[in-house]
Amino acid sequence: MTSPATSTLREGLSVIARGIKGQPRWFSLAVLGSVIYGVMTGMTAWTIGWVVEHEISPAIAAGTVTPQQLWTIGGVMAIVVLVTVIGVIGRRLAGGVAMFNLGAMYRQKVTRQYLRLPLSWHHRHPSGQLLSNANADVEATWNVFAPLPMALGVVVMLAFGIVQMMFIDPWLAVVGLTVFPMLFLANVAFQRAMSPKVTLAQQLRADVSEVAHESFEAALIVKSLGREDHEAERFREVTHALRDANIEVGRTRGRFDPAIEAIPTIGTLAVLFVGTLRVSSGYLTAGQVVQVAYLFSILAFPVRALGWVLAELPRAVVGWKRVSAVLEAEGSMTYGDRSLPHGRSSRLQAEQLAYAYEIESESGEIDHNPALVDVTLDVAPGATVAVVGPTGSGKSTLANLMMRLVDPDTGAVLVDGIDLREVRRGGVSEVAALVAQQTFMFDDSVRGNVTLGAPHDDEAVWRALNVAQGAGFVDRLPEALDTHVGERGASLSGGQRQRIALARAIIREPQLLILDDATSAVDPSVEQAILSRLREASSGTTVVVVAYRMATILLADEVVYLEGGRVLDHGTHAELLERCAGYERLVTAYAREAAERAALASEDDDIGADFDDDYTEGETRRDRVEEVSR
Ligand SMILES: Nc1ncnc2c1ncn2[C@@H]1O[C@H](COP(=O)(O)OP(=O)(O)OP(=O)(O)O)[C@@H](O)[C@H]1O
Repeated sequence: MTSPATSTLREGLSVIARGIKGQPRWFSLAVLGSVIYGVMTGMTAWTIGWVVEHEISPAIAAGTVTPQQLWTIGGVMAIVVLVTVIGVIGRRLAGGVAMFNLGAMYRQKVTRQYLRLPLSWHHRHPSGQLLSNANADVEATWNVFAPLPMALGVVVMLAFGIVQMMFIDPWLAVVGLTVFPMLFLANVAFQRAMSPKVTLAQQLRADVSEVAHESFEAALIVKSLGREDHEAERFREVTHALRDANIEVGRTRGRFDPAIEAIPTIGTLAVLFVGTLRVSSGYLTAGQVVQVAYLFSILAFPVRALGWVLAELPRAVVGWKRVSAVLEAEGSMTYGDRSLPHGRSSRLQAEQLAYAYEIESESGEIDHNPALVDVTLDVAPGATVAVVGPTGSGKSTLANLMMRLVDPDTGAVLVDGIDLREVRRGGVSEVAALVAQQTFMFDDSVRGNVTLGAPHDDEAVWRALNVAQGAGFVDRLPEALDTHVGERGASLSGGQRQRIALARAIIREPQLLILDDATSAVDPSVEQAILSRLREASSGTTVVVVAYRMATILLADEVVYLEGGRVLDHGTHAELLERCAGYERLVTAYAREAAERAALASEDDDIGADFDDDYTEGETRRDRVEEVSR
């Protein structure tokens, strides 16, 4: 059985090997610099011994020093120092580049993988943890590359030093061969003691990031519900736990540091003791003893680099485990090589779909929450279908399945007869677009938010905004299309954001457009205008709209009524109203809400034109319907 420390060492070495493979050139340069430094450190000791022996001692004996002696001493020492400096600069520069390149490379790999992984994987991983994986964990993994070149140089330095000692005197070499292994063992003990403490601190660092992220995300709720103290307390608890863990790491370091620092000094004393005896018995000269004593004193500091590497290893291993968990996550998405037909209306079919969300309990057990059961539907090319159902009935889940953001547990989604799982990567989003319930705005201009970097000209952007009923308000923005919308579109109202998100989908001219409550924050009349313009502008587009308003439902050719994840009925609005009690109850509530809004609007005519078509932030139509139906 291998002990945890041994396996940390083994795993740490494999992390190092991976890093070297990732940055072979810079790493080799850094090691070369370090070897130069190591050799030169030994050379410095040898040179000092040589200078004492051949220049200083004769000068002392003669009682005078010649200019030539001074030039020799100065020149030799200058060359040694210069080459050492070149070694140090090479090691630090190349080592730093290797470390930062690895950080950048793996941050990119992790974030690319986030984009690749299916939504079902994201459902199970909090965003704070993802931030920590891409940031702190990547950093923790590659930090070991800071002391690593130096440590490798130290190995050369030690070998060089021991060989020098052997040439000078076997007894002094014995001192070296006792002291340096002792130093190494002390470092191993240090690493063993540090490993669990560093692991805990790294985990807590991720926890702090998770709690902080959640608190910032929920800032509006926290403030509006007066939960600042509670949130501050939650944050205080994790930060204090991290502080305690870091103090413990420091304490352990503090306990080992004096011992590790003292060992070479004790070595120097031993050299002086043994050396003096050897000089007095005539086996050694004073210069040789000075050379070995100096060797010990200059090795004392760099030898610590071995300890730094060993101390960083547990952190690197923990960081790498967390990073590789992301990189190796498979998710359930596999892709085929088929393309969906272009240039015509798409037919959309769902065949006996079932989907259950996986919920991970605190204890790590996976539970299943069925969201869709045996859902079958067929949307004719160019048709508009409204999906209607109470809260939690599975409408958004169905929308996600139609875009292949998740795969069904059983059954299939087909576009033009092709199972979406057989379509190549990126093939679905070439013909289909989803406008989701929650709109996301990039911290970019309106234009950038509509085109998302695709090469559309301004005319196309305005056309799309026009259909989405957003051209008017964008035109009134200070810099129109060039106006920056701020982080997450903070400078826009909820309805304005939704219209930009709609334009974003429309500009791509999708053959299949899925609107998941995409107009919840705009006024019903604006919503109606959007949907009618959409039908005019893209008559060939097949539209699936998750609908909450009578007016929207009436625009659809067919209605699918979902309840408890099942299709309870489908047909025209009139047919469903006639025969489906649940549907009738729901749409009556919608109608009542619409009437109430109309009454409110007529009472309150003087609300500014720019704002009268939007609900307030955080309030959606559904909140109101729920209130009405209660
Ligand atoms: N990420 C998730 N993890 C676990 N369960 C989920 C998740 N998202 C949704 N669910 C569950 O799946 C079911 C269907 O949710 P879904 O969001 O599809 O319903 P919906 O009809 O769109 O609801 P709403 O009208 O409120 O948006 C609900 O019971 C919900 O609790």
